[in-house]
Amino acid sequence: MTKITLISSNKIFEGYQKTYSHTSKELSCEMKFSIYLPVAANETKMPVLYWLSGLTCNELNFVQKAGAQKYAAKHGIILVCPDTSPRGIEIAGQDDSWDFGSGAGFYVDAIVDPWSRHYKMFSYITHELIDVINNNFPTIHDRQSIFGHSMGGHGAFICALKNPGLYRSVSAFAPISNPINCPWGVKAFTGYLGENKDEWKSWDSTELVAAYNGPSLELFIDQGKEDNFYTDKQLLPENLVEACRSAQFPVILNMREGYDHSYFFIATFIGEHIDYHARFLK
Ligand SMILES: N[C@@H](CCC(=O)N[C@@H](CS)C(=O)NCC(=O)O)C(=O)O
Repeated sequence: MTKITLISSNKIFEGYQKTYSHTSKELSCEMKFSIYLPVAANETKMPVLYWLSGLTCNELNFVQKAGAQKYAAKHGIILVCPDTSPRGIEIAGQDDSWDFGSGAGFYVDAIVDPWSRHYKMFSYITHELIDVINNNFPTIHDRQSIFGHSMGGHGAFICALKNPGLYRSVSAFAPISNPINCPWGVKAFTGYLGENKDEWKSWDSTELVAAYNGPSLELFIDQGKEDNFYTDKQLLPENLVEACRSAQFPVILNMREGYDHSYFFIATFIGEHIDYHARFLK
């Protein structure tokens, strides 16, 4: 069993918000994650909902700002939030910009040196972290879903689309929906995956929906209309919706008047997302 070390524990809505560290084999470094355990987890096994955060975040932004615990407590769902990149390692250039390297792992498995030695966030999230959580907490092993924000919204989509059946449902706030066609994605994919654009396509949800072959899945998206990254064409949700329509892949895109990219937007609609996932997890 993977050894995990408790870092903090705070009571909230009768349950506990905790953070832990553990040694990741996939990432070859020490990683932290946060976990919300509703009070009933003392007596009964529960489904798990994974949250993937966006650029510059670590395991704490979501648990401190989204207000998700209240809804997880109501539904009896364990919430898990990992960090957004490997940490505590030495790679030249990793801290030079906020949209690449530390805090910006993009949930892909890097194949380009020197990133490929540590930056395997896709394998970490979809294999190792699930094992760590299932081996240490009272989870129902085949009941898990995934959601996220921005880089993490897209991360949630690729985790679900590339692993049919692993997650019962998937949703996103302001996802970077078509990374191969926006500046953030081009920068990250060039750095982590190299120049081969066919390789890029296998990590882009707008490309992946047409090839999906698995249990029925729907992409559930919320997007603020006043999100500066949306108006700057970093997010491109319409491209993903168009690809879904062509592939007859179920998708819901809620455009929200006046909301921006921040956790104020996420906190407003987090209850609707957790209600949505609860329908599939029960
Ligand atoms: N650092 C960027 C903003 C990055 C940003 O908006 N990050 C989002 C995810 S893409 C976030 O969740 N930030 C952390 C927070 O709001 O707590 C800037 O200054 O423009």
